[in-house]
Amino acid sequence: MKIALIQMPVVADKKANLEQAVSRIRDAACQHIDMAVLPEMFCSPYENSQFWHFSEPRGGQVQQAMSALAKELGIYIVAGSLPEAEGEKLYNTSFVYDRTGAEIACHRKAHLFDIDVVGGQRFQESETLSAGDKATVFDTEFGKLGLCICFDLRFQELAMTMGQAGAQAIICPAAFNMTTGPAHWEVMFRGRAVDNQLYTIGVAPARDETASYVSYGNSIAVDPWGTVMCRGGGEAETLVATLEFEKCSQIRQQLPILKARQTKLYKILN
Ligand SMILES: O=C(O)CCC(=O)C(=O)O
Repeated sequence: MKIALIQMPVVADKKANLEQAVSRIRDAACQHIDMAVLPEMFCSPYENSQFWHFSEPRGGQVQQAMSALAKELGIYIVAGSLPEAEGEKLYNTSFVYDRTGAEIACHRKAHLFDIDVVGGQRFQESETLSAGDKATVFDTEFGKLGLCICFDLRFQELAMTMGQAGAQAIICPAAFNMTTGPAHWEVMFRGRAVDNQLYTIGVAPARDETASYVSYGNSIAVDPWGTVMCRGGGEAETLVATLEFEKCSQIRQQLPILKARQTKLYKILN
C-alpha cells in the first residue's frame, strides 16, 4: 500500500486550508498512491478559542469535499481531523473515505490532550472538546488499519487493542509541539511499532513559528521492525511510503512477542 503523508501548512482560514489539502492530495495522487493522510486539525488553528468557529456537523462541507476527492482520485483519504460539532459537544474527529468516496471509518479522539509542562507546553483540550469512547479499526483491500489521533498514541493499551483487532498499521493524524515533539515523537512512533509489530504513520501540520501552538512537524512512517522509513522536517512537504503488510506477519513469526505474552501477570491496578 502506497501512502502519502501530507504535511501541510494550516492557517486561520478554513477555505484556504481545504484548498491546500485538496491541491496537495491531487499532486500526491500523480505518484499512484493508494491512500493520502492529512494532519490533525488540518482545517483549523490548533486553539481552543477557534475550534467552535471552525467546526462542522456530521456530513459538513469539509467532509463532503474529502469524500468527493477520494471518489474522483480513486484513493483512500484519511481526512486528518476536524472539530466535529454534535449538539452542544465538540469532538476532535478523523473521517476516512474509501475509493468510492464512502465514509468507512470515523474516530473521535479518545484521550484529550491536557498537559502542563513546566517551562514548556500547556494545552487543555477538555476546555472545549469531549472525548470519544471507542477504538477504531477499518477494512481495506490491503487488510485492517487502526486509526487514532495524536495524544491517543501515547496509550499503549489503545495501540494494543487496535493490533489485537487485526490492525497492521496505525494511522495517526497528529500535531506534537516544540516541547514534547523533540523529546517523544520519534520514540513513541517507534515504540508502538515495535511493541505491536505493525506500521505506525504520523502526519502533522507544517511548523509555523508565529502560531500560538507551534507544530513540531516531522511526519513519520515506521515499519514493524521499528525502522524509520521516512521522516519530514518542519517545512510543508509530502512524504510517500510503501507498506508491505507481509512484513508484520514475518516479524510476528520470527519474534513472537505477541504470542509470548503472559497475560496473567498483567493485571492493571487502578
Ligand atoms: O502527546 C503530546 O505530546 C502531544 C499531543 C498533542 O499535541 C495532541 O494530542 O494534539
